[in-house]
Amino acid sequence: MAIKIRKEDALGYHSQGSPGKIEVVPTKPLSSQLDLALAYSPGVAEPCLEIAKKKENAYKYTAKGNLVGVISNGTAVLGLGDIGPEASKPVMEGKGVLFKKFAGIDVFDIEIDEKDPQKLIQIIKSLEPTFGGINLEDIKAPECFEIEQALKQEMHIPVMHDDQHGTAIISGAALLNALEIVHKNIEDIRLVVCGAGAAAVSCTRFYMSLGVKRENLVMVDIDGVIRTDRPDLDEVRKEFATSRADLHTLADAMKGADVFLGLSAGNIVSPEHIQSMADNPIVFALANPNPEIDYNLAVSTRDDLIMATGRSDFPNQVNNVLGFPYIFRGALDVRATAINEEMKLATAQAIAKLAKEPVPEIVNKAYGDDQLGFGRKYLIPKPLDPRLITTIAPAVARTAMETGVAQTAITDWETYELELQERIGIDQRLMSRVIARAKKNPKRVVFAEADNTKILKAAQLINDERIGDPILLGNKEVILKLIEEHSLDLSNVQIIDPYEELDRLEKFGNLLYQKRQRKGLTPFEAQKMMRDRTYFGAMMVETGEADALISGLTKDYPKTILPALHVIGVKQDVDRVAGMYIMNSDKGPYFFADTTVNVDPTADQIVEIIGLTADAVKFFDLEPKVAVLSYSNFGSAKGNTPTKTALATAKAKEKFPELIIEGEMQANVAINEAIQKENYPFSALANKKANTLIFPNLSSGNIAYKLLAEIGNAEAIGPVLLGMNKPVHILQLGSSIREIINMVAIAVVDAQSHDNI
Ligand SMILES: NC(=O)C1=CN([C@@H]2O[C@H](COP(=O)(O)OP(=O)(O)OC[C@H]3O[C@@H](n4cnc5c(N)ncnc54)[C@H](OP(=O)(O)O)[C@@H]3O)[C@@H](O)[C@H]2O)C=CC1
Ligand SMILES: CC(=O)C(=O)O
Ligand SMILES: [Mg+2]
Repeated sequence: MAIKIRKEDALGYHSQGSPGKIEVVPTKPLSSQLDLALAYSPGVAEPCLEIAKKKENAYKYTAKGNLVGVISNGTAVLGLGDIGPEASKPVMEGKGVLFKKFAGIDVFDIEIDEKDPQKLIQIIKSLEPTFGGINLEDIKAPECFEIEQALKQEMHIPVMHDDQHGTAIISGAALLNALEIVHKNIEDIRLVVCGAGAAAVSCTRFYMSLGVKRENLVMVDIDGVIRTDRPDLDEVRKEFATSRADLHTLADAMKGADVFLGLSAGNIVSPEHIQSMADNPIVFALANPNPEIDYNLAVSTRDDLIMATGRSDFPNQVNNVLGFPYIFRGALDVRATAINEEMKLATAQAIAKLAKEPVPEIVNKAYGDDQLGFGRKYLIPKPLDPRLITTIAPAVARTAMETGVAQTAITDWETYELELQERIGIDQRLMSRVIARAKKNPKRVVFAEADNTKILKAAQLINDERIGDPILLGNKEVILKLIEEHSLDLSNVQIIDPYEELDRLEKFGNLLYQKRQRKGLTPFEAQKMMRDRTYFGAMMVETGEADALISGLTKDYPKTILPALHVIGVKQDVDRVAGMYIMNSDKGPYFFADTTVNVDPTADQIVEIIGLTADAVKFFDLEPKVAVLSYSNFGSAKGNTPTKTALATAKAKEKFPELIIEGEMQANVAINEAIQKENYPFSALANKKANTLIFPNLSSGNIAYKLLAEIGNAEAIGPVLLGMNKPVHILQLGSSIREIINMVAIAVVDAQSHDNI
């Protein structure tokens, strides 16, 4: 979806609140005299002395190992040219934000007022004590080659000029995939490179390493085609000069070319140039912010064109953002001394391969496009794809190890992948996996409160995205009016008004009477209750007319759960239901139970809650690591709650020997394996942080999840009702559309699991 960026929006974005885009955030507490004494004088002297003894200790006691310097002198800022170091700062801060958001790497952006390459080399070299890596940015050619070369030789931390190598890697991956789509061989293609600067030269060298033939390429600079007979060529340009004396202008070069790579300046390519290219031409117009030819103009010239730009607002963004955060992530994680050719190639191959895998729901949503998939408009993954970190960083780290530039080794790749996911928070991954599973086999979901705008909007999305088949319960007139008012299209969706369904009312009322006649229910009351849409919806699920029920948006939890219990009831070997919340925090997902149903469960009831919750965690493809919570650690305090939770833990361990269960313990101990390793090494969770927290009573569960959601920056998904005989899921009063959709996806997957029962 193309978006239009206005000047005032861009300026407002940068000036509002704190000017700029970044700030420094402490990672240690600093609220007491003790903290101050540890962080600063006298405590700080201790790490200083340790580092003085051995420099490598800087990685242990300072932020160096995760800190990259983004360094520029502002001489080639995007395609804006030599606008100076101050003017380059927004770009460098931007790179810092991308490093942090996409790969959890901290950045100091450093803009240096110096053009002399030798002086720059000395300045940057002297920064080695501060940084774990150096990302050179927007330094113009040819000086950038000399600077990078010298720093690579003289520094012992990875140095990469992003405009050269980041661009080469990403555009190389896009080229490989584009050629595959048009069935052309890289050895045969005719390539025109526009620009002879940092990015153009490095990309061309990389393409040659991928197979492009020297004799098949023509490079063009500001003075036209770089020919061997031109007297003005420096050493770098001579490397690419063509001996074809008939080629002078860009127009000459473009005739019959298969691929155009632009890394020069905006709007210098015309539609005629593109028309003169070979069949199925590939145009990478990568100058920023204005490409060599406008995206829309280019695609209007011919239908067989594959077009890419460096911008975020058009399909096929070929931009080094897809590389540098993850390349440095992998390099830092094995403390690589360099980023070598093999690591670059491994990155390009990993990106090219990832593009052929199905696009996750979260990416479709982020770009408002559910058609994303490998092809002419999707050559490489999108920058907001959360799989990039787990694809590229391991490829880089592994190759660094294989090629002897790693100073530390990763041995447990699965754990490494989890750590990478944690760095960016895996919240969306969890739900996008559930949504993807729902879409594989959508189920009929009946909404008891369809006379509500939020429900209708959620139903629209669920229907459009094929997550499920909504059935809407409520007054038809009211529902149709709301649909019209909000310009929704639910014409293919079934609307049922229970009041009009006399036969069904009678049938459902009789069924309810049969179920509850010995609980004091009369036939008259049963018929009357069926007019309540939660009863009616639950009965549709019970009789197989629907696969799952969603209700509770406008009613208290107990008022919604009761009809479901009366009609559907609990699973055969279960005495009671329980409620679970998925708390998506920036440290990953945690599962909390019971947060909604059982006020003060006994030890045996807690055992049952543990069993139900563990099953639910497995349902999300995760291994449950259960901590039974209290205010004491393994008997450290006395009282009813520690006694009850210790007993529940012992019984649960016996009943579910296959599960990792530990307790009783305090919440911080449960999720901090270091505390456990040090103080309670016998704990089953000593090497495994808990992800499933079982609370001693409803008050503590409810308070914990609400506080975390309000002030802990965690998203609460749920409550997921556990233990029902058929899929019934109850929304929180006033849930958002996103929460409703999440709950429906869970309900659909829950219903899928009932297919096999
Ligand atoms: N999409 C992406 O990921 C990236 C895009 N870029 C973009 O690539 C461009 C170049 O960046 P970079 O290599 O760092 O900068 P440099 O200053 O090192 O190189 C710029 C090059 O463009 C050439 N050039 C300028 N105008 C023309 C013209 N009218 N015709 C032909 N060549 C021209 C210059 O030629 P001469 O040498 O003769 O002056 C020079 O070789 C920028 O627009 C930048 O935004 C860069 C990196 C990544
Ligand atoms: C993307 C980038 O680094 C540039 O345009 O310079
Ligand atoms: Mg750049």
